[in-house]
Amino acid sequence: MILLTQMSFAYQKNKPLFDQMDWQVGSGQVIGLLGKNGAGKSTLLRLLAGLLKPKSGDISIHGYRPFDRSPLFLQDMIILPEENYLPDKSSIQRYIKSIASFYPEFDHAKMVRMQEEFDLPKDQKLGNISFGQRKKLLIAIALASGCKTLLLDEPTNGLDIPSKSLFRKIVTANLRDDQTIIISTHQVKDVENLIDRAVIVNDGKVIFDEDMLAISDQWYFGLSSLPDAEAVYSEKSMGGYHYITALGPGKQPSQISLELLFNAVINKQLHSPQPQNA
Ligand SMILES: Nc1ncnc2c1ncn2[C@@H]1O[C@H](COP(=O)(O)OP(=O)(O)OP(=O)(O)O)[C@@H](O)[C@H]1O
Repeated sequence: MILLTQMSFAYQKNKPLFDQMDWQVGSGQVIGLLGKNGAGKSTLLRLLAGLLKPKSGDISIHGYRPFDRSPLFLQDMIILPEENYLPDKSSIQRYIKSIASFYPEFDHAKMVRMQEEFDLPKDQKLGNISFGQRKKLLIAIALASGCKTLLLDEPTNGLDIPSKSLFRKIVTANLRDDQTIIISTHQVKDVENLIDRAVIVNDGKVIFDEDMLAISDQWYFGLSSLPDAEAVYSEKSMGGYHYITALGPGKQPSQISLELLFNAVINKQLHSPQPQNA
């Protein structure tokens, strides 16, 4: 369980980035953390990892305060930062071995399997593999770590198209029920069919937090040639009008468009938890 209680954080005095934020995440969920540039997604992941300290309020992860950096907490949490600096001279295998030594539940067999699935070289120096290959290596390490809390910052940035769909498959296949993944991303299409819950942060608060199942039970995402009078939100595009309406009785749920949902929430046309026009 991840619990934020009245958590505030600021890089600069009198300019709070998070202001008395309350938020709760149960075990076994894949969370998509969305927000505009500068909304604070990476900062939130760093706070959860204990790399930054809240100015006030509290963060608790499975009973630990991240910033206390207790060894028992650290061996059960892994963060994949957006920018990663790896030791260029180390070989892939040596790097895996050194990281694995921090994580008692590291699953070496799973790691080998994922290296194969991601088509990663086995014996190269880290300095000789591409940005995307490094990213895949780190994703595989995170999934093999056995940690209960996985914090992934823009994991699909730099992945080619086949690797993005592999990412979704590999995460789904390798996640245990007691693990929680928080994925911060702008690449909403990459996580649309992966996440259980969509969370949007803006202006220092969680402004939307909803299970994907609840979203598809409440809202219909459609495309029409003319504006839909019932739409709570619509956007004109090349193909017509992409819109969101309340899912009326007898209507089949649709595929969620996270991008449309995000724009609707940011434009204050759609709220959590209850639809405004239901
Ligand atoms: N080390 C720092 N010192 C001061 N300000 C910072 C620092 N790191 C981030 N910020 C500021 O905090 C705000 C949130 O940054 P953060 O990187 O957490 O946002 P983000 O949502 O991850 O953005 P993006 O989507 O662009 O990656 C931004 O205004 C940023 O300029």
